[in-house]
Amino acid sequence: MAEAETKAELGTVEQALEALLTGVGPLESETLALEQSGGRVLARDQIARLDVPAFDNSAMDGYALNAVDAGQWLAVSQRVAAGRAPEPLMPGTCARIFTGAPMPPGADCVVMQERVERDGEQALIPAEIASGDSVRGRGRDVCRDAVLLDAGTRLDAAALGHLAGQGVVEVEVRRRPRVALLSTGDEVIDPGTPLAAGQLYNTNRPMLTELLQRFGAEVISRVSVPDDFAHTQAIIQQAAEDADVVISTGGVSVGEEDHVKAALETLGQLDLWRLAIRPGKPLALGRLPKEGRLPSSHGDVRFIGLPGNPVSSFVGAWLFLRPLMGALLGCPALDALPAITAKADFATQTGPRSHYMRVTLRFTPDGAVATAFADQNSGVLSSCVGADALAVIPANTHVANGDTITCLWIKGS
Ligand SMILES: Nc1nc2c(c(=O)[nH]1)N[C@H]1C(S)=C(S)[C@@H](COP(=O)(O)OP(=O)(O)OC[C@H]3O[C@@H](n4cnc5c(N)ncnc54)[C@H](O)[C@@H]3O)O[C@H]1N2
Ligand code: MOO
Repeated sequence: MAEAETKAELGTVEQALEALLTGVGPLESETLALEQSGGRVLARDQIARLDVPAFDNSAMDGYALNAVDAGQWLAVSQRVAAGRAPEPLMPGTCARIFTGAPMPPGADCVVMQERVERDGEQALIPAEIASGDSVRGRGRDVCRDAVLLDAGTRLDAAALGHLAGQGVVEVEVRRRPRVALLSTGDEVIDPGTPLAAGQLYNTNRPMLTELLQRFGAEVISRVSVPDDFAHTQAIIQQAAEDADVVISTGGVSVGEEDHVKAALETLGQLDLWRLAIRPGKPLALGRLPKEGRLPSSHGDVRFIGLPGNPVSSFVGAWLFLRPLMGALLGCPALDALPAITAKADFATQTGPRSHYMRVTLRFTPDGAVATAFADQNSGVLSSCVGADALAVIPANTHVANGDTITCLWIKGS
């Protein structure tokens, strides 16, 4: 065991990302109705075709006038409601106006009604008002022909609203990466059946399905794989036919029941196996040909064998599945997790592998403080529930209470 733990023979996260992402580019695009495109990634720059607002309009319920006429009683010469076209303003008068209504030509400011004294058809306008006050100018938010949203933007609520503001009804987005999710292990069964001796429920499957969807993927198949070589090989081969990415959990270590790596080597190629990280050491990366395609050609199916321990799968998903989906979606925001500097309120000592510790973060006036879950074993999934971040402790490092550490933010990522 000791020799297997030496850093020299284990890959780094950087090497793994390079092996995983080299040659991976964005998938094709598809056109979707705006209502269906939440969470999807824009395939091309979206150019504004309208100024927003499209016309100068009032920011207040009140009176529109020309600022040179402020500080006196003015006749109220017209009434402009939102959605109506105004008349040009008669010189030396003001217009009753409401929020969002177009400014009458000739008026250049609005005074809110609380500051105005009204007497019949006359209004006393205060002197302290300047040109432009309470007017939302045409194109203040968006100028026509400008880039409204960049290609690669993930469509969140505000982006959808921004597109709707342009009258957009359909958008061109990246097709979602199709993922086949395989669960190895004879001992792993689905919830719904009572547990027999030695069995446990499949926790990785729903956890990874949720994470993959969050990373923009579509999980197209979820298959349980018995612990024998022939089944493992056949199921991986079948999965590769319909998927862009095949992900397995378990069966990648050195045990006699661990068949994933050997099956991958016969079907395609193994690019990298075993990383100097904790948890997640026996991670396997490779690629599989689709029928009629060579493994090295563009478009081969990526394979990620995550270790079976639930925490290893969880951490591996954040470190590798997320950027892979980002590359397939052409979405830079999914590339690297946001890094936050925090003070550790724990002490630890790492061995030859860098440790991705699950922590919660508290934000204080003096900066962020990271608290580690007490049991960091890779089988203890409660250490991931409610985790805000993964604290990255480099190999062979002592961290004392109060030391500054780097944490990768996962909560909202
Ligand atoms: N002799 C050695 N043994 C192990 C080594 C090693 O270097 N030498 N590495 C250990 C490390 S580190 C890890 S991580 C695990 C990973 O092994 P596998 O990927 O082969 O995973 P399994 O053995 O199939 O399962 C490990 C563990 O996780 C449970 N499991 C599996 N799938 C699921 C699932 N879908 N839901 C919930 N739990 C699951 C499984 O029952 C095992 O308890 O290997 C170490 N061993
Ligand atoms: O590399 Mo393993 O995931 O520590 O138990």
